[in-house]
Amino acid sequence: MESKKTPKKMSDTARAIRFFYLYLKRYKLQFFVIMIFIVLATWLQVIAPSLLGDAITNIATYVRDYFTHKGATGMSKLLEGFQPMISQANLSGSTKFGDIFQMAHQTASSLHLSGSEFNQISGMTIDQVKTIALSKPASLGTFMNGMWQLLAVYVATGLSMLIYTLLFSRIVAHSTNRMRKGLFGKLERLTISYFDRHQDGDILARFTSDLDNIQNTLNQALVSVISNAAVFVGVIIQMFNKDVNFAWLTVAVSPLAIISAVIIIRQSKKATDLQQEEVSQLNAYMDEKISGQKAIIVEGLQEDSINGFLEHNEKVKKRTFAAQAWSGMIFPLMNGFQLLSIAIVIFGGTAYVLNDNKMSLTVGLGLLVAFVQYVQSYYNPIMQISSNFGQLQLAITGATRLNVMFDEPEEVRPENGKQLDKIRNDVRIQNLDFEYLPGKPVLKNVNIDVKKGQMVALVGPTGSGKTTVMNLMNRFYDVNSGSIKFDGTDIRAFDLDSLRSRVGIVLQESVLFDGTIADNIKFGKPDATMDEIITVAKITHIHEFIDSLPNKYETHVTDDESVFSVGQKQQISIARTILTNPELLILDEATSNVDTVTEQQIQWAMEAAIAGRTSFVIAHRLKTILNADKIVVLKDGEVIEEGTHHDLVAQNGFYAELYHNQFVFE
Ligand SMILES: Nc1ncnc2c1ncn2[C@@H]1O[C@H](COP(=O)(O)OP(=O)(O)OP(=O)(O)O)[C@@H](O)[C@H]1O
Repeated sequence: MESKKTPKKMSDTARAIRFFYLYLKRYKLQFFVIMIFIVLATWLQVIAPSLLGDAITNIATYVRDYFTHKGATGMSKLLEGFQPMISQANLSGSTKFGDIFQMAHQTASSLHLSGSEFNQISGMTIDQVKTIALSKPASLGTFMNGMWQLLAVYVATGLSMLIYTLLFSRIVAHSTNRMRKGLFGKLERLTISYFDRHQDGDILARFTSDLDNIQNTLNQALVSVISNAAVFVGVIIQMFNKDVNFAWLTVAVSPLAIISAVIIIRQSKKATDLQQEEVSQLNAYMDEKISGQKAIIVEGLQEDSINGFLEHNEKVKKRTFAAQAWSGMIFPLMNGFQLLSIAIVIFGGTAYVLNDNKMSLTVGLGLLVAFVQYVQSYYNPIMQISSNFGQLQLAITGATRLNVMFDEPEEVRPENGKQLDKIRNDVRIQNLDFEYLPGKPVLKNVNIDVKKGQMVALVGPTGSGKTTVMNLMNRFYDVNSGSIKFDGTDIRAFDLDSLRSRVGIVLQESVLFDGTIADNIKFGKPDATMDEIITVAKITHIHEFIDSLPNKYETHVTDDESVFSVGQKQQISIARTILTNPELLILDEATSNVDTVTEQQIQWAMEAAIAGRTSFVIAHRLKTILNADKIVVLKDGEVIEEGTHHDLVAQNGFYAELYHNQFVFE
C-alpha cells in the first residue's frame, strides 16, 4: 500500500504569521523603505543619550575652564598688584602676617576674585597661571555645537518615525482592505452548510472585530514591536561601546525584569483568554435571550432571564478584573526595575568615576547623565513590547479565525457546466441518500418522480427531511449517493448559476433587503421593468397594499423596518420568485399564524406561482395538499407513502393519521 507522510500541521501562530506574510509580501519595497527609516530612527535614538552626555561634559569643561581662566587672569593681576604693594609696604621683620593677608585680601576683592576662582588655581604654579591667563578664554562654542546636534537628532528622530508610521499605515489600510475583499469573496463562495453551521453574528464578527484587531495591531503594535526591538538591540550595542562598566551596571537587573515580564505576560494571556471565553458566553446568552424574548415574556420568565444574565455578568467582571490586574502589572513593575537601575547607575557609576584615576570628573559626569538616559532607552522597549503583546495575541487570534473561514470548502462549480434552459419532461430523484453529519443519515433511498408542470406536496412530521429535499434540489448541499436529474441530466452537470437561476425558492421565512419595495421585488431580475414588477405584485395580491402606501413602490424597507406583516413579506417573496420565471419552483409554505384575509391572499399568490409550473411544496395547509398532483409522505428520511390525497386517505395509513391530527381544516 502506498504510504503517504501526513504533512506536519502548522501551529495557529505559524499559520497566522504565514497569513500576514501572504498579505504583506507585495509591499516589499515599502517595507524596505520603512526598515531604512526604522534603522535611522533607532540609530538616532541610540546616539542621543551619548550626545547629551557629551554636552554635559562640554558644559562642565566650559564652566571649569571659564573659572580657571578667570582665576588665572585675576591671579596674574594679583601678582602684578603684589609687586608695588610689596615694595611700598616696606616689609620688615616686624611686619605682621595679618597685615600681609589683609593686603592680599584687599587686592583680591578690588579685582573681584571669588573663592572658587582661587580654588581653581590653587594647585597651579605661577608659570601655569600666567600661561592660562595669556591663553584665550574658554568658549561655549563646543557646547553649543553639541546642543545643535542634539536638536537635529531629536527632530530627525521625530521625522523618521513619522515617515515610517505613515508608510506603514498606508500598507495596513491597503492590506486590510484586501483582506476584507478576500473574506467577502470567500463568503460568497462558501457552501450553504457553512451558513447553517454558523450564526450571523459570528460571521459578522470576522469582518468587524477580527479585522479591526488585525488592523489595530498592524497599525500600532507591529510597528512598535519592530522599532522597539531595534532600539533595544541598538541601545545595548551603543552602551557597551561607550563604557563597558556603566553598561553592565545598566543591564544588571534586567534578566530579572525580563523573567518577570515573561511570567506576567503568560499569566495575562491566560487571564485574557478566560475573560474572552466568559464574554463570548455572555454574548451567546444575550443572543439567545434577545431572540427568544417573546417566549420569555409569554412564559413570564423575565426574572430568571435577568438572574441568568447577572450570573454571567458577575463572571465576566471577575475575569475582566483578573485580566486587567495581570496586564496592568507590567508597567509599574518595569518602572520599578527602571528606577532600581537608575539608582544602581548613579551610585555604582559615581563610585566607579571617583575610583578611576584616569577619568576626569567632567567625563564621568557626562557618562553618568548619558547612562541615566540609557536606562530609560533600555527599559522603554521592554515595556512597550510587553504591553503590545496582548494586542499581537488578538491579531493572531483574528488571523486564526479568518484562516478557519478561508479553509472552509467552497461550492463545487462544474467547469463548462451545461446551461439549464428548460425542464422539458421531468424531475427525478433516484435512490437518494444524504447525511449532514457523518453517520447520521437524514434521507434514505428517496425516489420521487415529477412530470413537467406537476405539483408535488412534501408532507411529514417535523425533522422528517422535507427541507433537506429542497436543499438538495438546487445544490445547497450535494447528495451522498443517488441522484437528482432534470430531463435525465444529473443536476451536478449543470452550471451552478444557471441551475439556481432556473430553480426558484420561496423560503418559509421571507427576507427583505435594504432598498425600495421595487428593488426587493426585482432582486432576482434587476433589469425588470416597472410594468413587470406591478404585474407580479398584482398576481400575488400585494399590489393594492403597496399602492396604498404614500411612496408606493419607492417605499424604503429593510428586513427589520418594513411596512409588511409576516404574511405580506411572503407575498413579496413569492412575487420576487415569479418575476424570475423559474422552471422549477420550490416553496416552503409559511406556517405562521396570519389573519384569514392575508392567508387567502398568500394562497392565491401561491396558486399563481405554482400554476403550470413544476413545483415542490412543503405543505402545511389542506388546500395546498388537496391541489397537489402527488403527495409524498416522508418519515425519518424515508418515503413511506405516495399518491393523491384521496389515494392516501383511502390507504388509511400514516398520511391519513397525520391528516386527521395535524393539518389545518378550512
Ligand atoms: N444543517 C444541518 N446540519 C445537521 N443536521 C441538520 C441540518 N439541517 C437539518 N438537519 C437535521 O436533518 C433532519 C431533517 O431536517 P429537515 O429540516 O429536513 O426536516 P423537516 O422535515 O424540514 O422539518 P421541519 O418540518 O421541522 O422543517 C433533522 O433531524 C435535522 O435535525
